Amino acid sequence: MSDLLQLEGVSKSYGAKRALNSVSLTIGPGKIVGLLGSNGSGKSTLMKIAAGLIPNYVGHVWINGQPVGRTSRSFTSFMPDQPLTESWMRVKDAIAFYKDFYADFDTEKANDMLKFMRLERDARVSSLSKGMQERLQLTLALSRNARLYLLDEPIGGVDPVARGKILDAIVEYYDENSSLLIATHLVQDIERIFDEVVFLKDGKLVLHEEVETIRANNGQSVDEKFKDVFGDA
Ligand SMILES: Nc1ncnc2c1ncn2[C@@H]1O[C@H](COP(=O)(O)OP(=O)(O)OP(=O)(O)O)[C@@H](O)[C@H]1O
Repeated sequence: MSDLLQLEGVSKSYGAKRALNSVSLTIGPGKIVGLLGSNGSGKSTLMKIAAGLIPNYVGHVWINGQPVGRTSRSFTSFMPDQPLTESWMRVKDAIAFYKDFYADFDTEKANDMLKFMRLERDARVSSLSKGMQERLQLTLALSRNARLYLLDEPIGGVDPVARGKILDAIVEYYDENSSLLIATHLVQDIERIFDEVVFLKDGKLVLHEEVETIRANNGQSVDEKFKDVFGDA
C-alpha cells in the first residue's frame, strides 16, 4: 500500500457532539496537504486520531499501511496546538528530551533549524513569546525523520512578516518522501505551499482536491474557494 495516510469511515463523538462524521480520505507520499475548516469543524480531532492520541473512534485509520497505534506513532510526528514542552526547560533541554524520546530525532537538523528560527539554546521555554514557542514546537516536530508530519495550526502566533520565512523552513526541512498535513485558518498565508487541500465542515469532508485543479478549473485561489464553501464563517 503506497498511501501514507488512509482514513475509512472515521467518526468521533464527544458526548452528544459529533466532531467527525464518517470521514474517508487518502493522502499519498510526498504531499503537503492543507486541512482547512472553520472553528470546531473537527481538524484537531482528525489530527489527534491520526497521531494515535484518541483511541476510541469509529472507523479505520492506517499510516503507511499500519493501523494507528504504537508502531505508527514511531513514524508519525505531531505538532499539537498546545506546547508539549515543560516550562522549566531551556530550549536545549527540549531538544535533549525529544532526542531521548524519539529514535528518529535528528540532532543535526534540530541545531540547524534552531539557527534558522533564531532560537537561543539557553533560552527558557517559559520566557518565549507565543510565536517563538511555535518556532520551537515546529523545530522539534520537523527534526524527526518521520513519514507523516501532522502540524496543528503551526504559525497562528507568528507575526505576518515572519510567516513566509517559517513556511520556507517547513518546505526546506521536511523530508520529501514523507507527507505533511497542516491544519490552519490562515489559508491565504499558507496556501502557496499546499499540493492538496481537504475541507472539513461540521465534521464532514466536503472537498479533497489538488490545488492545481482548483486553480485551473475554477480560476480560484484556495482562499477564494474556501470563502465560497464556508461563507464568512
Ligand atoms: N475533549 C473534547 N470534549 C468535548 N468536545 C470536544 C472536545 N474536543 C473537541 N470537542 C468538540 O468537537 C468539535 C470539533 O473540535 P476540534 O477541536 O476537532 O475542531 P477544530 O476544527 O480543530 O477547531 P479549531 O479550529 O477551533 O481549533 C467542536 O465542536 C469541539 O467543541
